[in-house]
Amino acid sequence: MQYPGTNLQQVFNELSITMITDLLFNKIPTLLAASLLGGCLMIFIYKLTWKQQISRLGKRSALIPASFMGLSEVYCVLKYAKMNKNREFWAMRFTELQNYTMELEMLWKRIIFTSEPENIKAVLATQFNDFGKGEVFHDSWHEFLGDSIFSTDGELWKGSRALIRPQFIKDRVSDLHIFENHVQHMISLIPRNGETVDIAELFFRFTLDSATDFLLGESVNSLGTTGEMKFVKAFAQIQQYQNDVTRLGPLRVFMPKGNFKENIKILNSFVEPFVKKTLQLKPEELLEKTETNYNFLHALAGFTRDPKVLRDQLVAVLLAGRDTTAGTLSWCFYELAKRPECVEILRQEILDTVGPDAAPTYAHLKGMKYLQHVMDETLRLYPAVPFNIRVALKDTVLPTGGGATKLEPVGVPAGTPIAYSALVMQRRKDIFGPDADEFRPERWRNWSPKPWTFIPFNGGPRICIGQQFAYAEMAYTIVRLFQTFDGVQDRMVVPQFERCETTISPGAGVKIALRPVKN
Ligand code: HEM
Repeated sequence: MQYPGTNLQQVFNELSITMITDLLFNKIPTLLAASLLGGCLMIFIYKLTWKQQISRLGKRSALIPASFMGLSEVYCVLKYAKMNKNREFWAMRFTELQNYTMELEMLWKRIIFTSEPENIKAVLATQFNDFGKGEVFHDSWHEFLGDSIFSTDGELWKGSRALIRPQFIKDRVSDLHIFENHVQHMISLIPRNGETVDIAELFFRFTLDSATDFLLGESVNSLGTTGEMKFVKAFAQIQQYQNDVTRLGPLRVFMPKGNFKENIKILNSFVEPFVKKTLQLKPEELLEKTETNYNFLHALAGFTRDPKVLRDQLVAVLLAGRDTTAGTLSWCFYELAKRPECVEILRQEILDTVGPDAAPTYAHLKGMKYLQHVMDETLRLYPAVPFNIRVALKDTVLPTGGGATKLEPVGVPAGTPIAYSALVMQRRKDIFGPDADEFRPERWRNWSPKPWTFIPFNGGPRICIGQQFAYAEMAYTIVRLFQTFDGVQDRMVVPQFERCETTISPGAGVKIALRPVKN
């Protein structure tokens, strides 16, 4: 006997099977094909529009040949980045195209790459108002950097710059005692018996300790801690994530967030208690503390009581000031270990100027020419921010690199990202000569680079605020180290490589042995 319900059930079953089959084999493919076609059509129309816009404004630069709507090139970028060969990749493309300005069409976007001094100067200085960090950068870095000096443009940026600038005036920068304790702590950890040490690891800890001391009035004392600190690990992972996001461009939406949110929580729970404690102080208490025992947070809180502003600026300056100096010091010792004759000249200058054990003054540091050449040569070969990006805020041009002559202005419609590389430019043989890849501090003796060919601190209105602070910190550290040690031995056993995140650091560490001075 058959129940009417069973029939109905069967009908339903068959119906849903028919529907699913229809959906799977007819509707979904049709829908997919339609959206793909629609997407391609939109990209085609979009491209046509901006191609017209470009030709109204100027010429095109060298086009990077790429298939699958530019995705083949994204694959190459990621492949070379994974092999830590970002510089080589850019240099290879510039050479292939015989133009230091080139462009890629990717999906509906056009991205320009340049290592041409004239164009970099336009982006950073002469056409400053035409370019900025842009909304995409601001939004994709917002959870990390908020509305800080690093991630904003226009009035917001101006406000941040005005707030932070006074903290880096000469009087403050020349106050070197903030480095002394941390340098001595680091020196005490260096073996005296010829054992190998990874000096890069020590430099990263040292700059973290002095940066947190300067910014918060309390050092995290990473030099006194064994193993990796939770906050340090989170900070590094956040930077890596943010960097990948920038590299992926419009494909960033597909990037998994991993433990990014968790890391942001760790970072905030490190910084926020300091902000809270500072805001509990009355304005007169703050003023007194700033005068007697300066720290950046107290000084800033004298201008704003907004906890979010304080948090954002602190994180930005920590990012700007820590890895940059640590990376530069690391590369400096990596190169010095291969040039004992440079160490000898440098040490002699230190002994002649400061003596064997006195603490160097600001005037001492400024007076040592060879020391300055060593730091500049390091920054030429390894500019701390190797790759950078700006976006056109309005329709504009780049002054050169376009058309058949490669000298005509390049049309740049609003919204076009411009990636530029100080690293690639500062290794150009046509600018720095056939020995451009070599570490030769002597080259600076009777020579100075042409304007806009040496820009480790950027240039124009957004030039690094911490430049003098960074030189003072690095010079102080180098002097103190060479008063204690008189020789550096290269102990690298694996090949070195350039790890390029936001900053450039020696990926294999810097394994050396330091020879203590005999008393
Ligand atoms: C070797 C050391 C350093 C190098 C090579 C360096 C380089 C740079 C570069 C290239 C920029 C421009 C980034 C951009 O606009 O996209 C920059 C910005 C900045 N740097 Fe440095 N930096 C160093 C150390 C420091 C230190 C020690 C501090 C502070 C303690 C600092 C604070 C800043 C700030 C606040 C900005 C943002 C400026 C703005 O956007 O107006 N930097 N730095």
